[in-house]
Parts: sequence; structure tokens; C-alpha cells
Amino acid sequence: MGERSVAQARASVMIYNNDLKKWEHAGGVGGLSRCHIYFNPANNSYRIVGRKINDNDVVLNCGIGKNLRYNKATPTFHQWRDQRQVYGLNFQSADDAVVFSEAVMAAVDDI
Ligand SMILES: CCOC(=O)[C@@H]1C[C@@H](CC)[C@@H]2C=C[C@H]3CCN(C(=O)[C@@H]4CC[C@H]5C=C[C@]6(CCCN6C(=O)[C@H](Cc6ccccc6Cl)NC(C)=O)C(=O)N54)[C@@H]3C(=O)N12
Repeated sequence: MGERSVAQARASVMIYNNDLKKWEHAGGVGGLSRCHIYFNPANNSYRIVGRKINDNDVVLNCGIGKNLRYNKATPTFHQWRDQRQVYGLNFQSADDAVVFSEAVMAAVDDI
């Protein structure tokens, strides 16, 4: 059985450019992505995948580790980091942000 989506939200996916000290659109082009949290029953793992709504380009694909720190910087801008980079999701509404953040934290608790 493959991965299944446990939550989804539309957001603009951003990556922080540590050299330039500024946020950049993941994949280089602005626009909304459909961001899913996928659960993989084969190894009980979760990952966050974002695909641009207009062309399905995968602009985000990162695992959720058990010690992920998810920061709700504002009601509509949430961020987290891994050993390589810092990710940001700019949600269209605070409601979308709440739904997604609760699913992320449930995933972290489940690992
Ligand atoms: C409104 C105008 O907004 C803007 O023009 C830009 C573009 C807006 C849309 C895309 C976006 C939206 C909202 C605001 C909200 C504030 N913010 C910032 O970036 C703040 C300001 C200072 C800056 C400094 C550092 C930086 C960047 C890298 C990571 N980080 C940290 O602090 C991390 C956070 C963290 C904490 C815990 C766990 C994980 C992580 Cl990741 N801490 C550590 C310990 O890792 C950060 O988040 N910073 C955003 C912003 O400016 N913008």
C-alpha cells in the first residue's frame, strides 16, 4: 500500500536564502502550491510535498523528523528547518494554516 495524504493546504512555498538573507519562491517562480502531508505505512514515516497548482512542479519534498520544530511565525506564515535549509509556507488563510499545522504536529507526535 502506498503513501496516503493525511492533510493538504494551498500555500506559497518559500525557501530562505541564508546568503542573501531573504525568502525566495521554492522552484524559483511564485505561485500557489498544493501542499500535502503524506503518511507512508511501509515505514511509518511522514513527509511534506508541495506541487505547484499551475504545472504540478514539485517544489517541496521534505521528511518530517521526530524532533522537527514547526514555528508559527504569523497566523499565515509557518516555517521549519532541516539540516540543509529553512522552509516557509505562506498560507492563503489562517484557517488553512491551522489545519495544516495541526496535521504536522500530529505527525511529529506519531513518529
Ligand atoms: C511581513 C514581511 O515579511 C517579509 O517580507 C518576508 C516574506 C514573507 C512571506 C514569504 C515572510 C513572512 C512573514 C515573516 C514572519 C517573520 N519573518 C522572518 O523571515 C523572520 C524575520 C527575521 C528573520 C530571521 C531569521 C528567520 C529566517 C530563517 C529562519 N528564521 C528564524 O527566525 C528561525 C525561525 C524558526 C524558529 C523555530 C523553529 C524553526 C524555525 Cl525556521 N529561527 C531559528 C532559530 O531557526 C526568520 O524567520 N526571520 C517572515 C518574513 O520576513 N517574511
